[in-house]
Amino acid sequence: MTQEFPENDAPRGIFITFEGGEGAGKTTHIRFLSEKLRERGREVVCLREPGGTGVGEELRAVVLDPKNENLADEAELLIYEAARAQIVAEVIRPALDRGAVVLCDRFADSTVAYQVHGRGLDADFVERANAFACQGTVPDRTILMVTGGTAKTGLARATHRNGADRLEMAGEEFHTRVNEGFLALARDHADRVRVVQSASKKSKTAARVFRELADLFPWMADVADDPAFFAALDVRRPRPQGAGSGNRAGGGKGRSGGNRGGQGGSARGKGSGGGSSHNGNGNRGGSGGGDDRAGKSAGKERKPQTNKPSGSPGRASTPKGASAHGAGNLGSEGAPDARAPRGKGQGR
Ligand SMILES: Nc1ncnc2c1ncn2[C@@H]1O[C@H](COP(=O)(O)OP(=O)(O)OP(=O)(O)O)[C@@H](O)[C@H]1O
Ligand SMILES: Cc1cn([C@H]2C[C@H](O)[C@@H](COP(=O)(O)O)O2)c(=O)[nH]c1=O
Repeated sequence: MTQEFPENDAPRGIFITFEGGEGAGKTTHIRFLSEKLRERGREVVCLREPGGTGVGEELRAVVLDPKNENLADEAELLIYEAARAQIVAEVIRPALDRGAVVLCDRFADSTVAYQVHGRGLDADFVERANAFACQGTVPDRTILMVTGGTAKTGLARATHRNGADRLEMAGEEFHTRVNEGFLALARDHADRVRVVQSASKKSKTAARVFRELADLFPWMADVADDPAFFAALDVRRPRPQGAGSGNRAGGGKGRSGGNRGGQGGSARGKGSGGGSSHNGNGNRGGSGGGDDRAGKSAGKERKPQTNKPSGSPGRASTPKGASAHGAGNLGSEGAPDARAPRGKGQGR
């Protein structure tokens, strides 16, 4: 006999993942979405994968570091799965249990696209490994961002500021297979995975994202047709002086960790390095902060750090490896990097 619960009896979080090839626009739109959800009172946890926990950010630094060019494909897979098992147990499930919206920059679909379609690993084995790491945690919705051009388009977007990490250096053919793998996933899981073009203005892309989430958050249907709601996304922010590109030497996208929660974290860079504000677990809670470019990898400095739990998916601000603990969550309110918490709100 099935036990029934009154509708509002148990907290019910919402788990949304953003997927796509390099430079597809995931971080940008996680940040914006997290800000708008927080403005409506939701707890938002922004995370990135690999990362989002202290262990995960350290693993990120290893797997993205161009120095580890001899890493076996099998070892690469297990690193991603280890980071995933940790973030699911340490951050995602607890956040969903308390009713938060969890926005994660990449999740298990990336492993299918990169390690199965890109590297050629066995699809059934990867599926089982994903299931083991996720322990039944499946996204309610996945936004697959696509640039529409060749793989070069996204790679250029992803690397023009901070150079390339180990995965970005894998070659155009590899990334073409990855992009095709994502599209195959969208065809196979059409209910969950929604394709959003990110080739045009960010404001238009964001409106498309909101439309694809409107069944989960009914208020988004109302704002999706209002260009003014998204206009801030098209305002160019000046680049900080001295920002340049370069190879990510020590590790690329990944360093840091921590959840980017909180307001304001700045992190940048995909790399390691811990981000700025960490919540206890490394989540960056808080609102606001962070720009989206924290470095992704060690070396690279870019995206705001995030533990990717709060506002934006996080790339920690800390340098890739460094993170203090846990980071990886892109904070909570506001900041792109941190993805953080949110509370209750309308709609879900
Ligand atoms: N419509 C768009 N939506 C999002 N980003 C865009 C768009 N058009 C151009 N961009 C630019 O693309 C670049 C990559 O965006 P972003 O860092 O959000 O992508 P990403 O998918 O998180 O990248 P990565 O694979 O490196 O994590 C940024 O410089 C962003 O300003
Ligand atoms: C989760 C996951 C990620 N990857 C790759 C995809 C990217 O090249 C990097 C992550 O860095 P980004 O800042 O999100 O671009 O790792 C992968 O190959 N497999 C995975 O499971």
